[in-house]
Amino acid sequence: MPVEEFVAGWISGALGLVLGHPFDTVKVRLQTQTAYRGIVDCVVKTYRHESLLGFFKGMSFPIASIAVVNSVLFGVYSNTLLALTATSYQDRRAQPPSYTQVFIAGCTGGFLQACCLSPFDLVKVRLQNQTEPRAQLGSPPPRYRGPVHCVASIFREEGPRGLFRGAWALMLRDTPSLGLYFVTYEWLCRQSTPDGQNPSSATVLVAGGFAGIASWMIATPLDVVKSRVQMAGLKQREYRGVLDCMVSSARQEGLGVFCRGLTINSARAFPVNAVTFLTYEYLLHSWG
Ligand SMILES: C[N+](C)(C)CCCC[C@H](N)C(=O)O
Repeated sequence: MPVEEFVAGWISGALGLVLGHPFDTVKVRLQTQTAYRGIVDCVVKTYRHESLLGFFKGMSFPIASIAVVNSVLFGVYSNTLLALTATSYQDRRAQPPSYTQVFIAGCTGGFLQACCLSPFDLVKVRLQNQTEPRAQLGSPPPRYRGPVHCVASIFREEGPRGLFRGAWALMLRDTPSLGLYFVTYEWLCRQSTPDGQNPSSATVLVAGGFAGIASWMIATPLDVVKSRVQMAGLKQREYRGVLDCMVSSARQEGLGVFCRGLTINSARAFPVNAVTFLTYEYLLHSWG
């Protein structure tokens, strides 16, 4: 099994992640809290109360976990294509796989990455939602002191299964949307590249960026549900499951609730995924 794809997936994911984390914090807050009027209001308030550091809350775990998560996504994607088409990364431009094969490989990668991502994502969301400024004398300490303390507290208060809260919603969010992610990327690359040739860097950047946007567009409704189910263990509000969360969110706040975070997700998705794909292609090309 070729391992380069796993390593390239890790490095490219880490670069994309740091770039996108501030957008991600604003998104999570907009989706789960009612204190903000919109993106600008959330950015201003976060900056005023918590300084620039506020935007980077909850980043250490994703950085550590991206090694697993993005390498599983890209590694499984590429190895599934290898199993389906018997072509390795190097021959794929000459003998391109069909879009159905790309979709199946993307869904497989998406499903397995969601399994790995779930507990890390939960900790990220819980930490991002702590709006207290950095520890100050006299102010009450935040509930979680850091990622490790957060894991230990969830384990103690909500049991080992508590660490997988939101896992179903995450799998539903990521399986089809990552299938679409790779199909969009491949389609855009093929549109602007002569047959059999490698796409230019500019093409990879644009195709990667739009693949990210397309995939986040269809993922956002389930992203809202996922974030809410993940926060539910903390708040009084307990949902019976994914469907219950969908129905009660829609009843209370209208269907518009499923679009929360759409603008910011798309704004974040372009640079993050442009950089991810460019780094991935570049690394594999130079090792090839
Ligand atoms: C499937 N879903 C849309 C959730 C993510 C797709 C893109 C993955 C990328 N690491 C990113 O964070 O943008």
